[in-house]
Amino acid sequence: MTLLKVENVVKKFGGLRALDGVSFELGRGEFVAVVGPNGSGKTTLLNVINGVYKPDEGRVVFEGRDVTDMPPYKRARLGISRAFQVPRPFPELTVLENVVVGAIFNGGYGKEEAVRVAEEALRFVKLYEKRHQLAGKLTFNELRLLELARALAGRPKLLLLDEVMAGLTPTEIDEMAALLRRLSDERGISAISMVEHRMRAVAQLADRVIVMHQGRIIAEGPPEKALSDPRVVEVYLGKPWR
Ligand SMILES: Nc1ncnc2c1ncn2[C@@H]1O[C@H](COP(=O)(O)OP(=O)(O)OP(=O)(O)O)[C@@H](O)[C@H]1O
Repeated sequence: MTLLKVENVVKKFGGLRALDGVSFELGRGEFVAVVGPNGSGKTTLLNVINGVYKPDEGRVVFEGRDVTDMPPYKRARLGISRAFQVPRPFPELTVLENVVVGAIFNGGYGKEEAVRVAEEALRFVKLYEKRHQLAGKLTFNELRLLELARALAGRPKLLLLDEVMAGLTPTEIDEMAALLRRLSDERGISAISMVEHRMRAVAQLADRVIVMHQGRIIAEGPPEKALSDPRVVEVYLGKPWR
């Protein structure tokens, strides 16, 4: 069943068409990786989906409802959630308290329920043992996991993930990729993730890969098929695919 429809979206910055007629659909529980060279429009696409940018043309439809003119906080209430590349926790609060805040403000839970949901989210990302530590004391990788747990506690139906792999070690990247896979397999949450680091290895875990170039989708499909498309090979030619 379709969760999200992006229809013919154009987003211009001055004379530049950062998105130049982008259309795709996302099913419930589907995990899509968006790849493409720097400046191809990946971040702009996520910003149009969560409402940071209003497109100049085209529509964004979520669960059959046109959300093109809806601001980000209202889209968050409908279940469109964003986890950022650079996590911004409250360093003076504990790990658990940080996630509880997410559950109360984005998930709309009461306090007791929020604690239960937050603990469950922390178990899911394997940060439960550190729940009483101050967030300011976490490592970079743990902060990423905390950011994910915060997003999860907001009851998302669709998670938009900026480059969550940047700055992680290869082992941490593999663990994060496996975690994203579990989001859809175990939670039925759809995810759209930008992937740049270890692109091939990570994109292969996705249900579908969307390849962007100069504001357009140049290939789309199962990972192996999309990544071996001749246009994609050309775009990435001369670059190491890892
Ligand atoms: N706020 C803005 N104002 C002007 N130009 C912008 C703005 N945001 C993005 N752009 C331009 O739009 C194009 C697409 O940028 P975008 O950030 O979406 O690409 P990207 O694929 O996410 O690349 P990167 O991985 O480098 O962030 C680029 O040419 C970029 O310079």
